[in-house]
Amino acid sequence: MQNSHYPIPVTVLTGFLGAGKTSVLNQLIKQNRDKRLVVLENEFGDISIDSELVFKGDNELFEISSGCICCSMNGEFNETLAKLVQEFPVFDHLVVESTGIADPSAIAAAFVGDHIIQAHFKLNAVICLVDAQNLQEQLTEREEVTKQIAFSDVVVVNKVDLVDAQQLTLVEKAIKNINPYVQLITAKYGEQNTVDLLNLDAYEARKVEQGFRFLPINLQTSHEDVVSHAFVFDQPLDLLKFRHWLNVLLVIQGESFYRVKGVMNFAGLDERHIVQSVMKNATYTLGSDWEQGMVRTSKIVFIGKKLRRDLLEKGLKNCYSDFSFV
Ligand SMILES: Nc1nc2c(ncn2[C@@H]2O[C@H](COP(=O)(O)OP(=O)(O)OP(=O)(O)O)[C@@H](O)[C@H]2O)c(=O)[nH]1
Repeated sequence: MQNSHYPIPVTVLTGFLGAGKTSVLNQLIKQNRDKRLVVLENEFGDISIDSELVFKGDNELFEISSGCICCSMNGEFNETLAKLVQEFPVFDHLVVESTGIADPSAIAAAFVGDHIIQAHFKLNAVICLVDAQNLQEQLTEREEVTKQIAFSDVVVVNKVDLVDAQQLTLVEKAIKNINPYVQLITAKYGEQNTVDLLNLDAYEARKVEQGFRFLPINLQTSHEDVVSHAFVFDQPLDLLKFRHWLNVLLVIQGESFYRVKGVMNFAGLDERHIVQSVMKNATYTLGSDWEQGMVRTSKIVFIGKKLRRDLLEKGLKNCYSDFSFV
């Protein structure tokens, strides 16, 4: 491969139909003219599953269309990515704009589950666009909107020109009830100057650690059936027991778990371990070292449908280590 920049960072843009994904994308292109961006767009309703590469020559933007990504996850999306690195080996960032009804975790899973893809691409963040005016209604009618919010790292509340301050507060509250750990920003026609959306590094251990620093102890939230449960505890966990427990949980009940994220203290290990789930896979990365003499605290959050706190708590307690290391 000619590109020395591998793995290429990937940003997934999700959000319900008409929320403003294209508007944000246009802003991203404008703000990043110095970068060679590849945009993979997938539109619901395309008949062709065969991906098609379209070169838009003006600002080194490539556009690819394929069928609905989450409807065609069985190989076609991976083939599109393979074709992409073959035909355009040198570029800086991949943006995947998913159809409004796609499940973003299915897209993210392609980047964390496949070793060949991981050698070329690295998930940077999942960004969800919401329509400030219509969110409340969509939340009651469309389960995928809740899932998109639950899975995202950043939610951009778009169309703020169409709501007043009181409505905006309600929208923000509804989002936080689904995903209390998500970063919220507001935008008009996809325009915002709060964060650099292509450099969120949401899957980096450092960023997860930062985000968890102020995690409220034993927080629970709920929105209809979707709940989040946070646990904070000092007892060290046994790495093998925990991996086994979480794997079984995700394999058996993967559909109910929208997101798991934790900064963990495993017995006998000097580093924090970051655990994240994407669909049925759990990934583990090394975080920073525990500071000498400081209490080592694990923090973990589960977001999903009808998750029972008592069972999660019991499962975690069963993973406590039998040994104490000094
Ligand atoms: N009033 C207002 N209209 C907006 C704003 N952002 C986008 N729109 C309009 O909303 C419509 C949908 O915006 P898009 O950016 O195309 O949304 P999308 O999520 O890409 O839509 P799909 O591709 O259909 O899923 C367009 O007509 C936009 O002009 C906004 O902040 N305020």
